[in-house]
Parts: sequence; C-alpha cells; structure tokens
Amino acid sequence: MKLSFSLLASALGNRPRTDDDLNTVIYAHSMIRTAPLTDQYAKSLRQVESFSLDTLRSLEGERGSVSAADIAAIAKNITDPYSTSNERVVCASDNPYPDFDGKCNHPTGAGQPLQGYGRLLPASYCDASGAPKCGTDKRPLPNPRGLSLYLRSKCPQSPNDKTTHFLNTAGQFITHTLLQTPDRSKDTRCRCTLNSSDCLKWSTGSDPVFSGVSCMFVTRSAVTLSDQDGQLVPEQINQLTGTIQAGNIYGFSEIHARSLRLPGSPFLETQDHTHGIYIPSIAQINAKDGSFKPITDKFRLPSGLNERGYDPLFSGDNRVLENPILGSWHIMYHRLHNILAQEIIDADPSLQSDSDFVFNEARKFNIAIMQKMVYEEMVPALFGNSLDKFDNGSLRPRPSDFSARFRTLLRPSNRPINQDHDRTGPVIFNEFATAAFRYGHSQQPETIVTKDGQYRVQSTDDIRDNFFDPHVLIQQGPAAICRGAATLQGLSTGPAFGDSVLHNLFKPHGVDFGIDLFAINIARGRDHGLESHKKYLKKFKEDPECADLYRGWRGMRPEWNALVRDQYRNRDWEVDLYVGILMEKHLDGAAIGPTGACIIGKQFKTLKTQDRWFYENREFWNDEAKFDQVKKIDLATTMCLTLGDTMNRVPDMPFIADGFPLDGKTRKMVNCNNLMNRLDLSEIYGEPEEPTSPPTEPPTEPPTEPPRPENEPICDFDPVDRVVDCSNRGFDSMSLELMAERLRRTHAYPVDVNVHGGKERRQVKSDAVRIINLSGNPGLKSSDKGVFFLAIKEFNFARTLDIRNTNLNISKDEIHQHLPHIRQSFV
Ligand code: HEM
Repeated sequence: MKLSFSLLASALGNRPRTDDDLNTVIYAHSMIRTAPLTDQYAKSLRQVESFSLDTLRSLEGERGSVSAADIAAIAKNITDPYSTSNERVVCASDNPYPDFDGKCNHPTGAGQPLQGYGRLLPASYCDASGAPKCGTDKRPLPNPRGLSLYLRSKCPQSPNDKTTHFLNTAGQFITHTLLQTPDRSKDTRCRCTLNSSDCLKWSTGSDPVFSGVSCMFVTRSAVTLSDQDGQLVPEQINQLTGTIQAGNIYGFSEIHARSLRLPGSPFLETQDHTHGIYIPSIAQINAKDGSFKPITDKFRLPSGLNERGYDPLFSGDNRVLENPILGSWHIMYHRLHNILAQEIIDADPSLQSDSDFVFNEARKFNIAIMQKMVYEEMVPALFGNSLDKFDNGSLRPRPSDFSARFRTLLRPSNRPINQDHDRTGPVIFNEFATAAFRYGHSQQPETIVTKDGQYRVQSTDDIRDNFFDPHVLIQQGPAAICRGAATLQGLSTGPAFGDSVLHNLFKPHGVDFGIDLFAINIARGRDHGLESHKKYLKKFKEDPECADLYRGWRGMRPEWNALVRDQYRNRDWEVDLYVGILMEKHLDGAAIGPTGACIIGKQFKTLKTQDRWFYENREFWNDEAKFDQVKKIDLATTMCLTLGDTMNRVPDMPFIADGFPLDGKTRKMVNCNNLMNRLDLSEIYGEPEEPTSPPTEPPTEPPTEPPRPENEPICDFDPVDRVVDCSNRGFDSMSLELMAERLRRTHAYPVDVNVHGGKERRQVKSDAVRIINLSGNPGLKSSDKGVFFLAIKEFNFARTLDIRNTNLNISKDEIHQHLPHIRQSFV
C-alpha cells in the first residue's frame, strides 16, 4: 500500500517528505499557536508556565499540604503583567472605548490575555501532575490517527444542506478574535525520537497515507494552575482576550494596534493590490517602524507553503492567511473600519483634526457590527430551528414564536439592555476551544470556489495547496472568494473528515501529504484533560439551560456501537468528548448535536452577559442613535459596503443554504443598492440641520414617506418602560387598535392602546401601544405573572426588564422558579 502511494506520488511529480518539509509543517502549526504577544505578556506566559510545571513536579507526594487556592492565586498574579510592572492601571468606569488588551473589562482581569480557561466539568488528567487523559484503568486511549481513519472508513460523508461554507469560515474568523492556546516552552522541539512530557505523540507506523513517517505529535499546551475543589490542576491558557473586540483586526495590544494604524490618521494601513484595497504587507509595516518587527515576525509564512514567495499580509491575528476565505474576512472588516472612519469625517469634516476620536469611534462601530453578525446571524444559523431549545431561547435575537406571527408588526429585541452589575467577567470554556467549536474542522470541503459578479464559477483551487498561501486571495480577490463561500456548501458536521484536513493539513508544496487535523483535535482534548463525552452528556441532560436540547433528540449515529466496540474496548464512558460530539445526530435544523450545541450556547451566552463591551449593553454607547445604526448593518450589508464594485448582489442570508428554511424564511438575492444606504452617520456626527422656513406655497402633493428599508421592523419595543412604540411609522389609530386587538385575542393578555398620547411620565411618545402591565400601575401584580412571563418569553428580554423599583407582589421565589435565568437581575 505504502509503495503504491509513493509510486502514485512520483507519477504526480511529487517527492517524498524531507526534513525541510517536516520543518514546514511544524512551523505552520506553531504559527497557529503563537500569538504576537508584547514582551511583557510573553514574559508572563513563560514565567507562569515554568512556575506551574515546577510546582506540579515539586508537589509530587505532598499534595494536600498546600492551599491550592493560594498557589492558583500566585499563578494568576504572574499572568497579569500589570501586577508586576510599574505601570499603574487606571480603569475609569466611564472610559468610552475598550482597551486593546482587554484590561479594565473586569476587576479580576477577565477579558485580558493569559487567563486560564474555564471548565464546565472538572479536568480529568491521567495523573495529578496533568499527564494526558487516559482510560479509567490507566491504559492509553485509542490511537488518534487510528480513530480518524476508522471513522472516515465507516461513516459516510454527507453534504451540508443547511448552511454555507461562509458560516464555517465565520466560525474560524470569530475563533481568531476569541482565543489562541499557546504551546509549551520553545526549548522543547518535539519529534518522533524524543520522549518528553512536553510532547504528545502517536504512532503512524503502518499508515496507508503517511508513507515513511513513524509518528505524529503535538507540543502540549502551556498551562497555569487552577484550584479544582482544593486540588491543584494544570489549566490551559488563552493568549487573546476571550471577547469579541475585533482584536483579529486591530491586534491585542496598544503596540500592535499602532502598527496597523496609519500614523496621525484615523485610518488603518492598507495597500492597493490586485483586487482593490488589501490589508498591509509586513514589509510595509516594518518599513514604517523597525520596532514593529517582533510583531510582524509572527506573520512570516513558511516558504514550503507560500512557494511563490508572496509578501505576507498583516492583520490583528497571525493566522490571517491560514486559508484564503479567512483572509477575505480580515479584508472585509479592515476595509469596514476605513469606510466607517470616512463616513464620520464626511458627516463632520472638522473631526478630521481629531483622528483619535474618529479612529476610536470607527473601531467601536466595527466591534459592534461584528458582534451583531455573531449573535444575529452566526449563532442562529448554527442552531437553526433549535435555537429556542437552548436556555429558553435566550440567544434568540428576535422574539420567538411571536416573531413568526408578527414579524411584520413588531421589531425584535432592539433596545439597549442593562447589564448585570454583579457579572463575573468573560471566560472561554476549555470544552468550547478544544472540542465543541472545532466542529468546523469536520465541515471542510476539498476546494475553494470563487465566483464572479454574476455568481458564475470563476476558479476552483484545492484547499490542500492553499494553507498559509496568499495566492488565491491575490489572484481572485476577496469579493469573488466571499461570493463563492456564501453560495457553496461544504460537508455536514460529522466524524468523516475531508481529505483536505484529514491527510493534507499544511501539506508542503510538491509533497503528497501533510498532517491530520482530526487526530490533532483528539490528542489535544486529551492533552487538556477533557472529561469523556458520556460525562458531559449526562451532566447536560440535567442542565437547566441544555436539558431541552436533548428532548426529542434522535440519539447517536448508527455507527456508534461499532465505534465503541472496535475502538474503545466496549467502554462507552471513555469516548473522547470531541469524537462523541461529532457522532451525535444533529438537532432539528442545526449544524450540530445537543452536546456541542450546549457548550457553544453556554459560551456565547457567557460572552454576551459577561463582557463589559457587549454591544447591546446600554453603557456600550449611551447613545441610541448609534445603537440603531448598528442594528441596521447585517452581513449582507457589510459585504456590499466592503467588497467593491463587482459586488452588486448578495444573498440576504449569506450563512443559510439555498432553499433551507430558517424560521420559515429562505434566502434570496438582494441588490446592494438597496442595502448600502443603511450606513448613514451624517446625523450622528453631523451638525443638526437648520430648521428650514416653511414653504410659501403648500405642496401640491402630500409628501410621501421614504420607502422603509427592507426588513426594517415597524415598531420599537422598549423593555424598560415596557412600551411598544409604533409612532411615526405611518400607523393610524385604527391600525393600532386592530393590532392591539389581535394581540389580545391571540395571546389573551391585556393590551392598552393609547393613541392620543399619555400623560404618564413613562409614556414618552404619542401613538404608542402599551401591551404589558397596563392598568396604569407601573408595578407588577401577582395577577400579572402570566403577562410578565409571556413578555419575557416573547420579547426575550430576560436580562433587560428592570423591575427593581416596582411594587412587586410576586415572591422572588416564584419568579426564580419560572425564570431561573433572570435571577441575576434581582438585586
Ligand atoms: C481550513 C480551515 C481550518 C484549518 C486548516 C484549521 C486549523 C487549525 C489548527 C491547526 C488548529 C490548532 C490545533 C491544535 O494544535 O490543537 C486549530 C484550532 C482551532 N480551530 Fe481551526 N482550522 C480551520 C477552520 C476552523 C473553523 C471553521 C473553526 C470553527 C468553526 C475552527 C475552530 C478552531 C478552534 C476553536 C481551535 C482551537 C484554537 C486554540 O485553542 O488555539 N477552525 N485549527
């Protein structure tokens, strides 16, 4: 078999793998794991790593004699470079902009680089010093490569019929603003002949593809220490902020952001390239200031992958060129920054002199637009029609069943919300980083297809030849790449990976194989001591946020029993979390099964509720006009705004496969002309217009209302005042009455219509329909319970209803019982 592969390889002109090729693969893998940290953070990382490993070693046999909490606190202190530097950190509560490195997100340091990951279940290493997970009888778990080949041979691949490849790559793009786990010390260079506790290797001796290669390995992840119920355990570390602050565009430190910014200007550096404005090259940044070199060095591409020798491109995250679609996402949001900055200046040219203000405002808009894409398009597309099954639909961006019936009448949750003041700060769960969100690896297709402005296929290239290679991005351009990704579907999530990542990850040019990403993911889960799939399944079935995901679920794939028998010695309690997640049948309409969905749901809920800089928080803007502006920009609009002249039409739901119904809606093509005017900052930053004197003659025609932009909802809902406001939207009193009547009849809850303008302080606008708690009493009464519940459910305002100052007669316990998820709101 091996012979025939090498014969085939030489027939194709390929050559056997050499040491240089191995170095290419190792270099590419280490790029993925090495963030461009500042000196300070890099030093803290190395310090905490040696402190943690030394401590674990020196505590052998002495466990229990030290306070795990105290030692974990020391480790935490080391990971905060500000704790040891002379730099005094001042965190103004009214600071209008997030820090690049996330400092001041939370007093505990949450949201800053080098935080340890959180866990949904305690770590389960093979021994107390953190050896990779093994079987409960201490025997090794199945060979990772053996598992990946077995699953590929037993499980049929199926095409993804629900979502496009664009959704998949959005997941990767967002991963790269959230997290990057570092390898252990640079001093150890793992190889097949080395036995080191810093390396995790597995045999590929008789592998049908990896001819002449005896093993595969990963360098183990760096760790800090955490206190796990009084036990000191290793915990992996995030080099990024663990928040969606567009760090992948601006970098995760002041100096990185400075390197990307055009000096003295609100704009980001760019270069004119083959298809318009691109992100800058590292040569360009180095020429500007040599002190940026330590950062740009982390973007150098391995010549065995970038065989044509293109100048590497530069951005906020050094994985930017891992594949050409990812690079296109970077270009989109990079360009968007400059478009936003230009809009602000156009609105008020005098702002040109305040470049910091314009830069910061544009960045903040960009962050908000990226977050909106995640919560209103990416998460809903991933969960499909099962979104309501997670935590009572708390991640749903619009009212659930109510929306389906009244989508045309009521606007979704689009008023700012009040964040809990007792939040504990953002955290990334290890299970999310190391298992659930790697679901995307299993969806990789074999090719990158680009399309021209008419959506005709323009080019097709193998993914295997384009890892860390800018070629397709430069030849075809980001617009054609995005059009291709948004209209093509890859594989459905599952245990049978495509060849592009199963055998050919980081395949050097001219060689016939690379490495196996599935095997790496399995090994990584063990390196991080993730508990088994079965333990999570059991826990989540009882979890209030996730139990619903398992109701009516169709169970594991048909190959499950054979897998457990053939690979895990009939011990289903030992199946790796990642393997188990991929073996679950998908939830209805979703791209994953319940265990993956539970972890992903918990992660995005945590990011939403715990990040100081979540864009829907009232304090994010303290300005509803800006909030409203963000709410108008969806991904289709971002594509139209950023992808240049050839972008005339876009799918209105770029993540949803053609013909697949999401919440009863299927995608259609829309004209960019109808979307681009959704971005209008002239009123927000411009001078208010002088009132014009009334015309001398009355106009002959009554002024017609400008057409409402597509999908613009008709009414606003104010969660604090509990008022639905349809004023100034062309409603007359009769239609308001009719709408109220429909609400009364279909939902049987009290609806009060005040079409003449109320005297009440809360009722600020005339022509408002108040639908909740209407008897003139702003407090909730016991009899209002049903109403209140309905409102929460339908408007999904669980976290925003401010009922602290009301005459609440319902006992708190009663409310907790019904709404455990709003417990935090009661102070
Ligand atoms: C061509 C596409 C992709 C390639 C080649 C790729 C490659 C990789 C590699 C090599 C790693 C490091 C593995 C390790 O050593 O543990 C990784 C990590 C990861 N990938 Fe991907 N990936 C791709 C797409 C995606 C997508 C689409 C998603 C999500 C939807 C994703 C999510 C992740 C996550 C969450 C991690 C963990 C990051 C960390 O802990 O640092 N990746 N990927």
